[in-house]
Amino acid sequence: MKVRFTKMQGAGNDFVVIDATEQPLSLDAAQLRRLGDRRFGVGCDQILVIEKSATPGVDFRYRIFNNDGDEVEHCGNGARCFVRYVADKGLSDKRSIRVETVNALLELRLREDGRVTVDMGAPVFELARVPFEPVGLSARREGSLAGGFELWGLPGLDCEVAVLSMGNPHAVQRVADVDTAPVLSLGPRVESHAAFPRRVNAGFMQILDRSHVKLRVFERGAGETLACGTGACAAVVAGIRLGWLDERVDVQALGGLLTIEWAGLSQGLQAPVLMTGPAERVFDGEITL
Ligand SMILES: N[C@H](CCC[C@H](N)C(=O)O)C(=O)O
Repeated sequence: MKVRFTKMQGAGNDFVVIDATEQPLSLDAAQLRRLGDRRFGVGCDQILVIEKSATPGVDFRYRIFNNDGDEVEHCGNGARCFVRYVADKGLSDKRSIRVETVNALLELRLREDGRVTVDMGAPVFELARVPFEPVGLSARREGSLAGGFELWGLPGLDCEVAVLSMGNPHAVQRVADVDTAPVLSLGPRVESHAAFPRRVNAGFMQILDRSHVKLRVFERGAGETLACGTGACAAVVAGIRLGWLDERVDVQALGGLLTIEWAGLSQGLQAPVLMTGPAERVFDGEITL
């Protein structure tokens, strides 16, 4: 099967984008892993498949697959690249696009300066919806917003994590220096910890001041990436709830800068998270799967 694709990246988090709006496409896990393979395939962190939406008032549906072949709920950098793709390919002339994923409805807006702002929806703190099963785990609360936020000790791992969902699961820990943080050794152990029945994205955040952080993320199903959009959202929301950050934060990832805004302090926990950042096309290609 010949598959045409566009390679894209957002702050170094890279994607194979496939337009399935004209003809449905079904890829099995082996084909998805081949697309993601940096030696035997194209190479990417995630594969994005764009489909027409059957829902009235919704422009598109887009499906997200980690390069291990698993389908996931949300991808922040991918959402920005999706908007850029739709605009560049002329799939829509709207400046604001409504798109549904497997479990969310997003409003995506293309800015004049070429960066893309995505309304990522409200964070989810209910542990069962992350999902997170803290059986036998202990927590301590920090911060004042809505009574503070739990930091959970993970037995066997020398870390305390803030747990929340941006549609996909995140465990964020504060570190003194991201450059020396044990991302590659501790990250996979957090990712597959038994308390996370669907695994988890493991974030490592260094706080520079109340509006600037550095972040590395060991992503569920993809390993460490150069940037993680939902991870940046989760880290900033956790930092605000824990009293460490203000409502607008620049997040320096290995691959670029993301700006995250969350009015949780002034508008309450249901405020949506806004993420702004780059989204660029790298090349078009075709592969036989
Ligand atoms: N690895 C993530 C999906 C991609 C998220 C990331 N690339 C982003 O930009 O949000 C997960 O399994 O939930």
